Amino acid sequence: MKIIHAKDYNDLSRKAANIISAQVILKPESVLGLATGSSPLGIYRQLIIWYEKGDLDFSATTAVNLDEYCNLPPDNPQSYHAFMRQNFFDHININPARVHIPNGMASDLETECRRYDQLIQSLGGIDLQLLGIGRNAHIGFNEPDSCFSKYTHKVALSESTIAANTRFFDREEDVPRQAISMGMQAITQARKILLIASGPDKADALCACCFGPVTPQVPASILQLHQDVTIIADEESLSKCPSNVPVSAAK
Ligand SMILES: N[C@@H]1[C@@H](O)[C@H](O)[C@@H](COP(=O)(O)O)O[C@@H]1O
Repeated sequence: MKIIHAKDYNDLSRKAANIISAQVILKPESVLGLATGSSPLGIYRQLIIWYEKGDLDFSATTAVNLDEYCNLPPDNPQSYHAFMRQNFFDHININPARVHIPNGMASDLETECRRYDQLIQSLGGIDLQLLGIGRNAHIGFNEPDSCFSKYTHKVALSESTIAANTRFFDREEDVPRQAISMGMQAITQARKILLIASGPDKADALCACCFGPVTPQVPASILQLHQDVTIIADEESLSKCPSNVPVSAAK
């Protein structure tokens, strides 16, 4: 794991957007694994600026998103479909046929999960996977559990995730209780992984992710086993990590 310290959220967003830009410039037909949440918003804003300047071209790029709530239609503003359109896809020249997000409205969610894994396989896997991290160290919606979930699956969201995501909804009872999430196989088979963390709320999760045991109780800890993980984190989210660990020296 390589840990890059960012001064603040803007610095984090620029550094992370730089890695995604390099990926798209070097390999325009990249398969990007994308994430929702507030953490990647600055990255998407920066990528849009560079796209508008003519420095980036997404016309050959494919996007596969990590997750989606169940039972929220794609036109519901709180759905991850709407989030991605509003914050990124509507502002760049990605081909809508190359945008993939799990269908949380599918009548048969098991079939939808199998379809999503097959789709990722058929694309040749993910070149660069962008990840945020939940306060309980979830990635995508892979919640703490007794075992890692290998495949795309239906998830019962944990109380802490529901509480954390309440800020995006009018009322707590409006937060969906279930979601579809990409599993650990597709995530960890990504050729490169970029995880971003910002703010004091993520400090415990980030420390456990990088320095604790690899355990499904800390889903992000599985990234310790991957050979090409870059973490870009601000000072607040790094505040619980051992202070004598130099940049790029996590185990
Ligand atoms: N499913 C998403 C995750 O992909 C995201 O990483 C997490 C953290 O979100 P935020 O960046 O808003 O803290 O929230 C949600 O649960």
